[in-house]
Amino acid sequence: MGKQPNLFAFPSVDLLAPTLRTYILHAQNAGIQRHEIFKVAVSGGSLPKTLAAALLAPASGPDDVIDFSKWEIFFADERAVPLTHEDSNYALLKTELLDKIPAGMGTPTVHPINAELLDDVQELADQYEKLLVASFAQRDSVKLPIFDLLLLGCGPDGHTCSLFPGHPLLRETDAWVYPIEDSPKPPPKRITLSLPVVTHGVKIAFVATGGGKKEILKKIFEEGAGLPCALVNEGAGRGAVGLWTTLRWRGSVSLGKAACECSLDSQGAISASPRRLSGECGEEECKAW
Ligand SMILES: O=C(O)[C@H](O)[C@@H](O)[C@H](O)[C@H](O)COP(=O)(O)O
Repeated sequence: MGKQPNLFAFPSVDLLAPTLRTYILHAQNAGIQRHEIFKVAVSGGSLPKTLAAALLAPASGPDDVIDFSKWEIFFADERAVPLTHEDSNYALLKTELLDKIPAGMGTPTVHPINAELLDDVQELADQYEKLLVASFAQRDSVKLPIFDLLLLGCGPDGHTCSLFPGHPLLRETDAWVYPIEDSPKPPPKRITLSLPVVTHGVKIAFVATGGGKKEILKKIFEEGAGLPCALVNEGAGRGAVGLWTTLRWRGSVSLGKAACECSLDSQGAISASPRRLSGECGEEECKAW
């Protein structure tokens, strides 16, 4: 069984967005304090839309400032398609978030793949690694890049980035970025951060939306089962893994017998480790999750 992440579960993306924003804001401020920049890696899937809901909301006060001018955005994984292609994670992020950033919030530095190298995914991965080296220092002096935050999705099979269950890439540790040509999720050709890079982040968060994720999340955090998301959770050396989900954890007693340690905010959203949602506190909302 893996380490238990901090779980933040909400009935909807609208209710999830404000606390995800607060989490990202803390990571942003810590990054800026550390090195005057915020280095973040993002995945594709449903994440960009959820990020937009979290980040584009009006600031609630002077301390709630998302300063995109300090953001350096990398892709945790990317599909080997043109940057305008409907399968491109860059295109998705651009449409959902980047194009909607108001002028007053600053302009992030974004690092898409080199779309001239789509025919050679090894070269595509190597070039993306070089880009990381240029940003995170020379390869010789840094064993692994340290992202301030990795914002990851969680696939219905337990994959994350383009690291798929049972795939040999999960055992690769030499490079920072790998090509994959047989992704079970289309399109087949992609590049992905390696598992050691992902687990080396200062903060790592899975953002999993939709009721369809319930069974796989239980498997990831109850059994581990060598699933990529579980390997990230187990290997995360620096910071706790956060898990944002829109699941209702009905019947969640099966997640653990520990005394309930949930905390409910004013909107009825639950914060806890999954194993601590036992309902033993007697709170109706907790029992219902
Ligand atoms: O390019 C990709 O395919 C994504 O980076 C992938 O790893 C995604 O994050 C998960 O499949 C979850 O996707 P959903 O959020 O859409 O379920």
